[in-house]
Amino acid sequence: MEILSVKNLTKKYGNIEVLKNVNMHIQEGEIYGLIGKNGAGKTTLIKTILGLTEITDGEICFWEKSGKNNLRIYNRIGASLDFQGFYPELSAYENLKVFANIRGITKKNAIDEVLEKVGLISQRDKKYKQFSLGMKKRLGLANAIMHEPEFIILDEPTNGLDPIGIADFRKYLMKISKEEQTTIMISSHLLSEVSIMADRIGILNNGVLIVEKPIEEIQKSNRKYLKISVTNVELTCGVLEEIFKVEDYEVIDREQIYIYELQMDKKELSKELAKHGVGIMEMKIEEENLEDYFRKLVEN
Ligand SMILES: Nc1ncnc2c1ncn2[C@@H]1O[C@H](COP(=O)(O)OP(=O)(O)OP(=O)(O)O)[C@@H](O)[C@H]1O
Repeated sequence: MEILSVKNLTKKYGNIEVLKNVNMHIQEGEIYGLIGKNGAGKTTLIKTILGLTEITDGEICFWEKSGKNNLRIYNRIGASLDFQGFYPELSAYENLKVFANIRGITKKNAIDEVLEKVGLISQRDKKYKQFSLGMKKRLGLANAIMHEPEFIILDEPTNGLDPIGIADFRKYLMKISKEEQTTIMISSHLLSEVSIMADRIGILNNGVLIVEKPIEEIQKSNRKYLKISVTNVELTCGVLEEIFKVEDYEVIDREQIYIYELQMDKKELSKELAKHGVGIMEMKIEEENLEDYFRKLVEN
């Protein structure tokens, strides 16, 4: 079943179109990674999905029904955004209690259980204003999952977490996705983070969803290449084209070149570059990853 369908969604702030005709589909039980550079529109898309900002045009459906005037669906969804609305003077426990009351959560120990799950039980009575960024993120996650929602939406959830926190968090999300069939949408600019977890990804660029694909499909299309880091990129390009007749290569930055024609003799290339006074810092075969895929898409 399709848990979320975003249809021809457009969002304008004033005259500026921040989301342009977005069509997005999330299936039950999957982890969907929404990736995009800063300012691509990820937070705005999440806010429109959650009804926190009005849409200019289009439609949003949950569980194959229009989300409009359907307030009941919000109890089936949990979300964590940067702005959480927590009270600075209240403790972690007291803040969650406020939201538990709003949601009508009656389960005994629900708050302590969720604080335990996100690793905050030892900070239970600390005031929110004394929390670090990572602790605030964990509390946001706790608030998103406390009522055991079927669909969780997380905006940049690992921003501010330390590496162990990120790993724990990922493990937890993968666990609930597998064991409880919870559907998860996670936005990030950390592609490596998303590629480990997500079943499918959507790439948002300048307000346009330019790709929506299963992660395997993207991984399958990844090519191998010879990565070289050199002291002079211009001279290296000349050597590649004129001596080795290489056409399929890419200059990545002032030092790195990716060569996709792998039949080339590496020893000969090293010799030729040395002859031209070009130093080689690195030369190795690599495989494209999600970063490369993303870079190519958004740079074109
Ligand atoms: N309330 C607002 N009024 C006007 N413009 C806004 C508003 N909120 C966001 N924008 C603009 O919309 C665009 C998309 O912003 P958004 O925060 O959705 O991007 P993002 O992909 O989440 O970025 P980041 O990764 O930096 O959080 C940006 O150009 C931003 O300046």
